[in-house]
Amino acid sequence: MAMVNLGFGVVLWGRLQHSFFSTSKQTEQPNKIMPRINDPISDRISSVEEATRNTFIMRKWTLASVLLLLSLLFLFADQGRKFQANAEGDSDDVVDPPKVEEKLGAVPHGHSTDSDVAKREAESISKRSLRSNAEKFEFQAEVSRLMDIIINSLYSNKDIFLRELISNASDALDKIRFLSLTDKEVLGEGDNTKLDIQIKLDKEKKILSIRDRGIGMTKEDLIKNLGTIAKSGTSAFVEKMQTSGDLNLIGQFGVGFYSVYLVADYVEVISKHNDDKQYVWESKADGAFAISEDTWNEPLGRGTEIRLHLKDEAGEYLEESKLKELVKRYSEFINFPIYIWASKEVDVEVPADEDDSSEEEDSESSSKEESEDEDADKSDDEEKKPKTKTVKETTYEWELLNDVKAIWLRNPKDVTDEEYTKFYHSLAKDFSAEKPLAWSHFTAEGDVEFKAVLFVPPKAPHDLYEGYYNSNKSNLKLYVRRVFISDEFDELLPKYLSFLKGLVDSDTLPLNVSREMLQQHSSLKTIKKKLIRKALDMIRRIADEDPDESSDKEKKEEVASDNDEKKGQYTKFWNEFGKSIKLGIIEDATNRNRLAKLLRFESTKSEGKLTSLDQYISRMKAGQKDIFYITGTSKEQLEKSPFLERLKKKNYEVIFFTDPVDEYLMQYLMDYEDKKFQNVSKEGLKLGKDSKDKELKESFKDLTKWWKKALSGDNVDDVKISNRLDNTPCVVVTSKFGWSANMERIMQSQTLSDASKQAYMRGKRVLEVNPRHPIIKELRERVVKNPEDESVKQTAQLMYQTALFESGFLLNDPKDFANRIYDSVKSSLDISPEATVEEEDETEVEAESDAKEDASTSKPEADDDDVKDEL
Ligand SMILES: Nc1ncnc2c1ncn2[C@@H]1O[C@H](COP(=O)(O)OP(=O)(O)OP(=O)(O)O)[C@@H](O)[C@H]1O
Repeated sequence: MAMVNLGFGVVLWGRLQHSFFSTSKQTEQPNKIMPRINDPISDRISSVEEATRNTFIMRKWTLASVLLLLSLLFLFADQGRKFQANAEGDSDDVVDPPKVEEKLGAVPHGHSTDSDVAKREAESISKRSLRSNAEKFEFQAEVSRLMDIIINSLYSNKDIFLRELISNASDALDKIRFLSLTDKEVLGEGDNTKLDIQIKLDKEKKILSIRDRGIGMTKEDLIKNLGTIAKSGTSAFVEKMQTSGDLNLIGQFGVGFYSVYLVADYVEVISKHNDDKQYVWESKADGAFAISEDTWNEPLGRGTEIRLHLKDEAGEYLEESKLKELVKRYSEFINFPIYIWASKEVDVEVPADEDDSSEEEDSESSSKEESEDEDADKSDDEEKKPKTKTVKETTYEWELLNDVKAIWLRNPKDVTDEEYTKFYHSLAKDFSAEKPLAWSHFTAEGDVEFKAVLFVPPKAPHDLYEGYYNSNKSNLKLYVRRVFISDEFDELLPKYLSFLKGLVDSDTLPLNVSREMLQQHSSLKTIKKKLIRKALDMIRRIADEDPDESSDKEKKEEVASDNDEKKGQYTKFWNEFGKSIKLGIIEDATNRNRLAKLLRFESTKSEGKLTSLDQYISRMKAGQKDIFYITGTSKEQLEKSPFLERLKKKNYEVIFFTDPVDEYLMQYLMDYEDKKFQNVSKEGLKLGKDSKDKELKESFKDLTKWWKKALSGDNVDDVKISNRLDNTPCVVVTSKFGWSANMERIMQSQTLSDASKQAYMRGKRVLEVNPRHPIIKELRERVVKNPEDESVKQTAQLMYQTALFESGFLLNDPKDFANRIYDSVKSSLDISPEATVEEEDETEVEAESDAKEDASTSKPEADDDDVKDEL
């Protein structure tokens, strides 16, 4: 009977016990239950329901108290009764496992009573609306849209919510640990100093909770962080969802928290920050959230507890095994201990009831009969012992799920590729199926000691170049002696390498100084220098190991056979991050040559593939001094450019630069391996000496001089004989240090470009004529015959404008150009230049419109007749 009472008391106690993460002792519990009755959740029910429920709770409370008292008396009397608890005392060690709670919070199935069921139903009804006395807020519109998408999502991998919550908890723990470096007080004392993450589930109420003792959130933080301030990633993610529907990337957009609505339809965030009281944020993802001061839950001390009221179809997240598997899969590299409140079957010695004792006695007596020689003293002793029996009992204890040994402290030889890949996924919050393109794990020794792991991600983030020059984006995490300091330290890597992910852990940097002081530390320069070198080596290695990159065919096949998965990796890298390498060439003079080696482009000889400067040099013609390139909007357009005519004919290779950044790039990249770069649309192109050059120049002198004069109003600096043309009569080239035609176009298309600067930077224009072209030859004849011939002047002007157009310039006066073309068409059709456009006959037009009006006014009458007829 005593056992029945104990069981029932414990069951009721468990039902009423509300606080989820209590680590306090059992004797403190009753005080914490009273506020539960005043829980504002009860405000949500109608008054009739409320009255019924309160009476019911009070009755149950009284009954429970009586039973509990009986149970406790029994417990105290039973010295042999043990809980499967971690009996260790409080310790300041932050990685101590949390103390084991008694099994009160978890009630085994099968113990429910009708009244319990009724209570749960009341609670589940009440949770359908937010606390009525709470302050209500509307989500920012984009956040609301995002939540809408998530809660209605059919996305099958709902598991992701757990890793997002654990990652947030870990971030919050990192923040408090960082603050504690300069102010120990912030950690508080006792359990508050334990920096860990705890997962707990309540099968009955279908609640899954994740608690951390991190920095917590003030009321203002809750309002801002969880709803009212949309981050730049919010709309980007909403957009992405509409096209791809892949929720897996949510963490990369900085909106991971909202993934809770994949599995829950109601969520409470209970949070306590050192600077504020404890608050509860709650929302059903229906456009609004509520915040109230928390006077009913157990005080958290510090940190955040997220309670997910799971949707009916998300029952699998109430299985310990599922949660353990998820933590292992996604959160293996979290640097704080993650515990789960795990159940365990244990054998417990309990007092045997009367029936059991008599059974025992019977068996004892029979055994006595069987062995008559037994020692009489011994049997006397046994009879004095209290009668007990062994039963199976479910107990609960905190089970550690992860190994917190940092991967970067291990010897690289002992870390597998799979472990690096998993580490990258967790570090970069990139849980796509793709592997990082490369990684580098190294230790730097000497004056400045540090360990680092760098990764090249498989894909560029959506906002890689957004606010490139204004924002401080660094994707490296800085640790000092294993303590996370910051991931916003842009002093660690230059901007152009901000696409790399990874971390640096330094033993040389001081721990207990402010972030600002750390930013000034002289060691940072050395760290940065070494990181850049290692990063560039790592990128070069992607190319070295890629069989597609090798120009040596035999070697290509040899490398390909044992390195199949590296094939095409550098092209992949280039397509994702090529622009960053170009920005590096612009920004980093020290490493310009190293970066230039990583440059890839297409050329007249690359056959649709990417090629490098080294490969270009290996193909240079004997006697070729310069590296030729051309800039424009597309390869297809450039391939037809008149500037390439003779170069192609003479078998010179020309690089195509089609990215707007290339124009800037080539202002900084002047030479490579002692070879100068030559833009083939600019002055100064040398293709070896032609013995006829001088002769030609002389014989066209009359034409070039005359033409220069005729174009004096058009900003043309000179008219020269061209060495780059084959089929085209003339082109317009620019001076060496001015903008190319392509650059002029880029600058004109920029909204905020300065017109006066444009005029200043515009390159001087030179008209180059093809002395072998029949039009040019004919023009020369005509000019020599009559330099004042108006039609020759008109033709020369039209030729110049056409050359401008073909050379890639935007025409200042397109109407003038069009008129000249029409004049030329007239002449080719033998139409008199004086022929004018026929005048329109005004009276005819007027008469026609009058007739139309009459028709429209007379129509309704006809309609009327129709209607009448129908009637
Ligand atoms: N457990 C927590 N403790 C303290 N603050 C938190 C916690 N969880 C969330 N937050 C706050 O809410 C914000 C929003 O979280 P959310 O997960 O949506 O984005 P994030 O953490 O910034 O980015 P990510 O999704 O990449 O983790 C966080 O930036 C943080 O300020």
